[in-house]
Amino acid sequence: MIFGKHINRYYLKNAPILLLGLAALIAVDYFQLIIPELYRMLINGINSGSVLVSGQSAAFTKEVLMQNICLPMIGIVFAMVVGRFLWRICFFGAAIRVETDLRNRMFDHSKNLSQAYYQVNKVGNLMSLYTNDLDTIQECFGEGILMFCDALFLGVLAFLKMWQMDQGLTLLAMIPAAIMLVIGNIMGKVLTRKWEERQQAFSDLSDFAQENFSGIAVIKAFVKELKELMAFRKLNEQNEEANVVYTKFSTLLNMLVTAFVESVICIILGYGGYLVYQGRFNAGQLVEYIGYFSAIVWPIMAISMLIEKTSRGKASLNRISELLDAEIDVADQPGVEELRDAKGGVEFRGLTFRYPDGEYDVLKNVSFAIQPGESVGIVGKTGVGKTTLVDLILRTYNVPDGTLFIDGKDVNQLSIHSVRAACAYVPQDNFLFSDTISNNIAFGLDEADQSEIVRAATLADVNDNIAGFKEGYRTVLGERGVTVSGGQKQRISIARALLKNAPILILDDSVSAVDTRTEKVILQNLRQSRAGKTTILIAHRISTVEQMDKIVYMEDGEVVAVGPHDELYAACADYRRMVDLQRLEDEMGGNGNV
Ligand SMILES: Nc1ncnc2c1ncn2[C@@H]1O[C@H](COP(=O)(O)OP(=O)(O)OP(=O)(O)O)[C@@H](O)[C@H]1O
Repeated sequence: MIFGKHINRYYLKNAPILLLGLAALIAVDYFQLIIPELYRMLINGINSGSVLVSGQSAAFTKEVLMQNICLPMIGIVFAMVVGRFLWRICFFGAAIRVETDLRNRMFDHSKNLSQAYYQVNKVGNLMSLYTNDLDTIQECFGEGILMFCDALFLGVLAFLKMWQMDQGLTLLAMIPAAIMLVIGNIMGKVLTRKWEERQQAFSDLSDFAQENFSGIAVIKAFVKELKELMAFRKLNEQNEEANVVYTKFSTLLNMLVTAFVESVICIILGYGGYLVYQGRFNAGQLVEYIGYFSAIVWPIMAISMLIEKTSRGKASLNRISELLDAEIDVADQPGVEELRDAKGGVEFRGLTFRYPDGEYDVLKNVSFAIQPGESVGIVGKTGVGKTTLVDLILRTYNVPDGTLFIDGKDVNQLSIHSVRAACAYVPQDNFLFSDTISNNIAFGLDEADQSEIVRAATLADVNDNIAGFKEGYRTVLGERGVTVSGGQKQRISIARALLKNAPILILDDSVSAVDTRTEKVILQNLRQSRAGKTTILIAHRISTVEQMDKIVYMEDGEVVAVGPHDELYAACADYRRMVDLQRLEDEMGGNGNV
């Protein structure tokens, strides 16, 4: 049985069904302990020819055998079958519901966590929480309740029966149990640690496998299959080692329990036989006593299994709690208002930004404004902070108060949801879902007409490509959209953002994978379809953005100059140098990327 902040509520929530299961379990335990009495009656009846029926001595006849032993036995067996079925349904059914609910809570929390969390916690590790660790919790919840309650009721009832029959023999038999409990407690702690190590080893293995499958193209291109295989084997061996160590400890615990059971049997046979020899017990009573002890064996085993399961459950719950307790660091401040009817104005006022785990300021004292409806290009060398700048508009990270304004309102005073809803985004890493092209394009809307989807695809100049696919817009893309080319992927992502038709459109290096003609078509379509709406386009090539209303030129985290292309070319020497360099490279046939 496991307890903890994130699991306690389920005991209360499932209380009625758990209580029903508990009643069935107690009934089964009660019936089970009648069986040794029937053994006694049978043996004593055979030995002496008479039996005690309701406290009265009676001759051991066929009728007595049938009515007082066989029929009750059939009734007991039937009641036990029904009872066992009932408690299984109740306990294990509740455990499955706990697992489902916990999984929902985990997913709900996961999607609210910031990107910073996902940079530290890898996908493989997270997936093992959703599979291995949740399985363990489910097992520990259902079987844990069963083992705990069964050990308690059957153990206590059987112990009382044994105690009533002979206190000396029972005390003697219970000495190994006391030793066992102490050892079990110590081993439980060791097992928790070993299970944590085992789960971590499995997570590392999952991480590695997941990353390898995602990066299979790079591995093959660099002919690194063997190196990766060796690294995988090493992790697999570490996983095996952690499993073996855990199994050794859990086997040791089982062996100790078995040793205890065997030693008690020796005591009962030895001392019980001596009692029969002395005439304090008859043969039937000794068999009855052994019957009670047989009944107590399972609770004793259950205690050892409970220790093991609880140890595993605790370790898995610790790992899951780390996820559920992870702070949602990018969250609405109290009393934020909704951004309604966004116009698309964006203003940075002296914004300095450093990543949560960063060691230096990525953006330094950035100040400039984008008027509603303006088209703005952001250019600068690689790594100067262009993506960071647009990520902040989307509130991917927290910004200091009074440094970023949308439609004149401090972004920290607006709900994150409403700010993001006012933006459409084409990220540098064009992620597509394993779904149809139609659904990928329509992702940003709850409902979209096929004609709107086709229009967005046409504006992104990808309609002809899609029409060329056998299944057209119903073509299902593979994981991460691998069945389409890089340029097609980029344009499907642009179509997805265009269909949203948001007041602010952000494109991060989104036409880098298309040829010059396609780039021109897309930019022309953007100008027409986005007229009157704010569009921010990050680019490496000046030719991509030179037609825009305004260009923001960045260097080393700072905004060096802002203005239309001609103005910047005339006024900013660094910008002019960059433009001239790109033109020269174009003339010489280079790609001109800075
Ligand atoms: N999550 C992060 N944590 C810490 N540092 C980061 C993070 N993301 C980016 N950086 C750093 O911030 C700086 C700016 O990165 P950014 O991606 O904004 O540059 P960029 O101008 O968009 O580059 P590119 O043109 O190559 O896309 C880089 O030095 C980068 O290493």
